[in-house]
Amino acid sequence: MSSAEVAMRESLPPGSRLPRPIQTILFLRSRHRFGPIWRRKHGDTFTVRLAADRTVVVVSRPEDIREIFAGPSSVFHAGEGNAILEPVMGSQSVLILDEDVHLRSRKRLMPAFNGAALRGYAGMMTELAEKSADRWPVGKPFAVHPVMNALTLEIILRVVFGMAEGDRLAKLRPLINKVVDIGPIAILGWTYPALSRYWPWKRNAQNLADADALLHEEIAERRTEDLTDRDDVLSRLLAADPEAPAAELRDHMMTLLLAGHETTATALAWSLHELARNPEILRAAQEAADNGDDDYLQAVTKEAMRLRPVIYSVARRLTEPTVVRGHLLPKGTIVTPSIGLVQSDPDNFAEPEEFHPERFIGAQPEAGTWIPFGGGVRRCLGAGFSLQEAAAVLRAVLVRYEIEPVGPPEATITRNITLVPAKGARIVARRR
Ligand code: HEM
Repeated sequence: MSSAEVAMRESLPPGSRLPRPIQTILFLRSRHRFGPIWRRKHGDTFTVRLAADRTVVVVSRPEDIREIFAGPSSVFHAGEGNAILEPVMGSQSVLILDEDVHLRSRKRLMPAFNGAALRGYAGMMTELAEKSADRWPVGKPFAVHPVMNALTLEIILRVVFGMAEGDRLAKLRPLINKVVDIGPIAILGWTYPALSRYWPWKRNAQNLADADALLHEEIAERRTEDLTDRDDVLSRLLAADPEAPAAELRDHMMTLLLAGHETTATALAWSLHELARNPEILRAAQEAADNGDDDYLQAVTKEAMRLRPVIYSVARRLTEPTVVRGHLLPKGTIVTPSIGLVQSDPDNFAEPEEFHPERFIGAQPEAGTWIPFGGGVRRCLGAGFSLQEAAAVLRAVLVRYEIEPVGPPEATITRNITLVPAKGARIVARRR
C-alpha cells in the first residue's frame, strides 16, 4: 500500500440494501437484469453483498477495468474464486491457480494457442463445421444452440484432445456431455463431498471417473506415438514436454473442455440469433462467407459477444486492501469488472442496443470497453481459437443457408456458466 492509501479509511461503494440471501440469488441468477438497475441507482461502481459474508464490488468504468487487469497478480487473485471447479478441472488447472504457479501453467499452454498453432487447427475445424451444417434440418423451426453445443464439443474432442473416430471417442462423447453439465446440483455435490454416496452425485462421480480413465488411456497411447505430424493441443503439449505428468495433462484437457465448449457454442448461437434478425447484415455475412472474408465473420461474433455477452463479469479477489475508484476496499473483497455493463454503455459504444458488426472492421474498441474474454494475465487463452472456430462455423452455415428468425428476440437466461438464449435461438434454415 502507498502512504496515501495507509491514511485512507476502508470503505465500500453504495449498493443494494436488500437482504444478503436475496442479493445472492439476484446476482447469481440475474445479474444481467439487475446490474443495469443497480448501476442506475447506485452509480457506475457499486457493492453487492452475498451470502457467507462475501462482498462483491462491480466495476464498469473502462479506466478502472484497465487498472484492475493491469494490477499485480499477487493482489488480484482470479484462481481462488474458481476453486469450486477443482473437483472436475483438477488441482493443476490454470483456471484455479494464482500467481507464480498460474503463470507457469499458462506458459505451458500458450504455445498451443499462438498464430501458427491456430493455423494448424483450421482444416479440422472447417471439416467438422461442414459436416454439422450438412445435417441441419431444412424448412422447419429448430433451436440452433444445442446443435452448436454438439459441434463445439466435437471440435474440442478432435482438435484439442486430438482423438480419432473410434471406440474410445464413442465411449467418451456421452460421458463428457454429462460431465460438462455444471448445474447447481453438481456444484452442491462438490461443495459437500459426502453427498457423493447418494444419487445423483454418485452417478456424476462415476461419470467423471469413467471419463478420466478414458482420457488417461488416450494420454498413455499418445506418448508412444510419433507426434511430428500431429496438430492437436494434447500432442503439442506432449511434444514440448514428453515427461509431462499424465495428471497434469488430464487437468489441462478438462480445463480447456470446460472453458471452451459451452462458451463458444453460446457465442455462435447468439451470432445466428442476431444474423437471422438483421437481413442486411445477414446478406453481408453471406457475401463474406462466399468470399472467404473471415474478418467480417469474426466481426459478427465479436459484435454478438458485445451485445449478448456470454459471460457477464469476471472476478478478482483482493489479497490486501486496495484502492478502486477512490474507495479503499478491504482485503477479501471480490472486484468484478462487468463485461455486460461496460459493453452496453453509450459512452463506449454508440447505439449500444443495435447490432453493428462494422464496429469491429478496421477498428479496435478502446482498451477496457470490449472485454468478453476478460483481460490482463488471466485473459482467455482460447480467444483466438474461438474466433477462428466461429468464423469456420459461420462460413459453413452461411454458404449453405438462408436463415430466418422464429418469434421475437429471445430473452437471456443463465445456464451453467453462460448467458444463453431462452429458447435455444430458434431459427428456420432454407437452402440458398
Ligand atoms: C466465445 C468463447 C469464449 C469466451 C466468451 C471465453 C471467455 C473467457 C473469460 C471471460 C475468461 C476469464 C478471463 C479473466 O478472468 O480475465 C476465460 C478464461 C479462459 N479461457 Fe476462455 N472463453 C471462450 C473460449 C475459450 C476456448 C475455446 C478456450 C480453449 C480451448 C478457452 C480457454 C480459457 C482458459 C484456459 C482460460 C483461463 C485463463 C487463465 O486463467 O489464465 N476459452 N475465458
